Amino acid sequence: MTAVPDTGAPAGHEAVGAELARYSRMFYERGWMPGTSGNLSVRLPGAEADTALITASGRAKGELTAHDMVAVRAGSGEVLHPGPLRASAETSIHAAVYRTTDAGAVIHVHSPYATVAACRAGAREHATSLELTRFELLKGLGLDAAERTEVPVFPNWPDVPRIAAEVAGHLGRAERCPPGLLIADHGITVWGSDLAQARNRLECFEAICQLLTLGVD
Ligand SMILES: CSCCC(=O)C(=O)COP(=O)(O)O
Ligand SMILES: [Zn+2]
Repeated sequence: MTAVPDTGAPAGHEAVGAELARYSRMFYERGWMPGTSGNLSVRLPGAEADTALITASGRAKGELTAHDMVAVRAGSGEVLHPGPLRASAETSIHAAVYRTTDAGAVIHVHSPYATVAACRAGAREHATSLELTRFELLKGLGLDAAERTEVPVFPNWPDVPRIAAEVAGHLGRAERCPPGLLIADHGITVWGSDLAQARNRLECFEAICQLLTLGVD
């Protein structure tokens, strides 16, 4: 795989990078990725599925282009073509999800209602969870509406790899996980087979968190 000069993105995958930039702009316009917040990644198709493209760190997320992406090893987050762009500071969390699930895409945003839920969950020192049941919207997460599920909430450790290790430990142990997690006082991370499924699931999580914020439980 050849890297495009001056970026860490592999040549031939501008379309994948452009798709990431399009999603990033969409979430920015919704107010779910204000400023430079949030990060997105997707596995490359076919034989290159061990590689993921992830948004570069610290960039205005409403203004990304196809060239603001960094190629990393999906399961470890190792940068494949070191260059001027830094991979997202939260790459290790994406890698933890890729390592322990069948995700093809991971989305992390600071959407308002999920962030309220993440702030209220009180996971300052220890992981906790947000119990969900009854909502029809659970079907949008691939769960039964009658099912009881627990969305894990992890402390927002300043050392991001520590968050990633806790995420990997949890997802590796848990039997039937919802496709998302909260980070206390921070935001939400959701995954799916591709960006479209991850976005649909994120919209359902956000709508559920809105109901909870409005006092429905
Ligand atoms: C300005 S938000 C602080 C960092 C963060 O939480 C985030 O989602 C963006 O980090 P990145 O390194 O991916 O730009
Ligand atoms: Zn964040």
